Amino acid sequence: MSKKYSIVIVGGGSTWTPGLLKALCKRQESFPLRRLVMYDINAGRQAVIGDFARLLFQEEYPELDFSYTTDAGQAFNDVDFVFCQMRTGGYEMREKDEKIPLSLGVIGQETCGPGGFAYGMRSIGDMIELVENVRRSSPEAWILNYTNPAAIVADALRFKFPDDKRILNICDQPVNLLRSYARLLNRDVNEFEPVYFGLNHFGWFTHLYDKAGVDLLPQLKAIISQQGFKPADAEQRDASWLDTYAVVADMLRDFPDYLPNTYLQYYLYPDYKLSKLDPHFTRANEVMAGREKRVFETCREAVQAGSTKGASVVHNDAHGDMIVEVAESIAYNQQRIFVVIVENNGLVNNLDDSAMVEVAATLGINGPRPFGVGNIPVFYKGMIEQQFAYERLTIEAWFEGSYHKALQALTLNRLVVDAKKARKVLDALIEANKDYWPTLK
Ligand SMILES: NC(=O)c1ccc[n+]([C@@H]2O[C@H](COP(=O)([O-])OP(=O)(O)OC[C@H]3O[C@@H](n4cnc5c(N)ncnc54)[C@H](O)[C@@H]3O)[C@@H](O)[C@H]2O)c1
Ligand SMILES: O=P(O)(O)OC[C@H]1O[C@H](O[C@H]2[C@H](O)[C@@H](O)[C@@H](O)O[C@@H]2CO)[C@H](O)[C@@H](O)[C@@H]1O
Ligand SMILES: [Mn+2]
Repeated sequence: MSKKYSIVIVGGGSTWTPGLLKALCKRQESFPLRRLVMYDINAGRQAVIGDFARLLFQEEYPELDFSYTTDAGQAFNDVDFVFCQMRTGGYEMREKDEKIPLSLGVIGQETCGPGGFAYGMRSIGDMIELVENVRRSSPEAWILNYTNPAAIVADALRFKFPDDKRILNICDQPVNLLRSYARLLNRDVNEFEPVYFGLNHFGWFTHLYDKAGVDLLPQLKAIISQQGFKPADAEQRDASWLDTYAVVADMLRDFPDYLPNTYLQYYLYPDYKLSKLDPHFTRANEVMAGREKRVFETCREAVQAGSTKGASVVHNDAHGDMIVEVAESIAYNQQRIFVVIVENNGLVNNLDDSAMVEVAATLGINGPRPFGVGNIPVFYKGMIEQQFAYERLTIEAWFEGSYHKALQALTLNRLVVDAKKARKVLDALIEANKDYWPTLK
């Protein structure tokens, strides 16, 4: 009988947790669990999802030892995998990350803009504490981290835990793009062997091989140029995400070499994106009124009704599926290909060795074996180096408590650029984040 695994979901009260729970139920044959613990610092929020989980497992996974807790000491004993998706400061702070810069004429953007800077400065401390808590009781556990801004979190964890080879940072956007390509090409996503390089939310697909070794990228670029681009799950997306995907066709027209990550739209067309944003109703408001409300209402209703049957909590399960597939590939040494965030060390030959780059890798029991891409052309190198410098200065600002480095970081962010604007944005963000950030001197 094959081994059964023990996992902890950190951020048990996350809007993404029900989709992940469903993915775990769906894959109980291929990735059997003996124990699942949900851990969160917000008891009330987690209880809603936790009670839903209890009912779901009674119905679909009766032998599973399930519990939820706010006690870190209890959560991390005897764990094989930690799935981590926390949001320090919650949506209340995401709203500020987006609105404060916008009130000063700058796009906030919760991961790659100055909003991501603010969010990163909040996430680093909690993520370090989490790793220390896990390592105290489960030194061998795999920590699979999705917490954003993943680029900044990954760099901070590399710096703090240089010898810990069982922390893996990963984003679901590449797999969402691959699923969307599969739909356009009428292929199965599992047929693809992608080549990708960049930083998190800042990268490009350079090739998309099928199992016969044929590169499908030229055909895909032609289709997108002619027909435009939609996410695989377009029917479930908010209008802002549809617009985001549509901009891929513009990026392809201007920069036809490779297929870009959707997040590059913010860096390449900031004027256009700014014109589409409402300073009084940002993505945080859209999510609070949409996904968050829907997920929590559905969980409460299911518990009241005494059954989860028919509770379509999340429509898109790409995120949950990916998390479980990653764990499975590690657990069973499957060596499947995923796009992951790893230390460069020559993978992108003409970039800093210590940068946390995003590339394709096979994943097995000893972790990722990434594929190098050689030298990248000047345009992409220039874009990446500026973003890398911004991200590196952000973590240095956090570890050193340095206002000077924080100002340098924001000045280098392509959404800010002007140093006087950077200072205004920084000062306003410091004020809003005084309960979360280290003091910057
Ligand atoms: N990497 C990716 O591609 C990807 C994709 C989707 C979501 N995410 C990330 O997943 C996280 C969750 O997103 P969400 O929109 O569901 O947010 P959410 O606010 O709904 O959920 C986050 C949960 O984390 C909890 N939390 C906060 N600080 C914590 C801590 N120190 N320890 C334990 N729990 C803590 C909160 O109480 C909350 O219940 C975010 O960081 C988001 O950016 C990443
Ligand atoms: O604005 P949000 O909270 O809806 O999304 C922010 C996240 O966006 C990306 O995730 C996509 C994900 O790729 C897709 O599977 C689907 O589930 O939608 C998500 C967005 O709704 C991004 O990769 C994440 O890092 C962001 O957290
Ligand atoms: Mn992501």
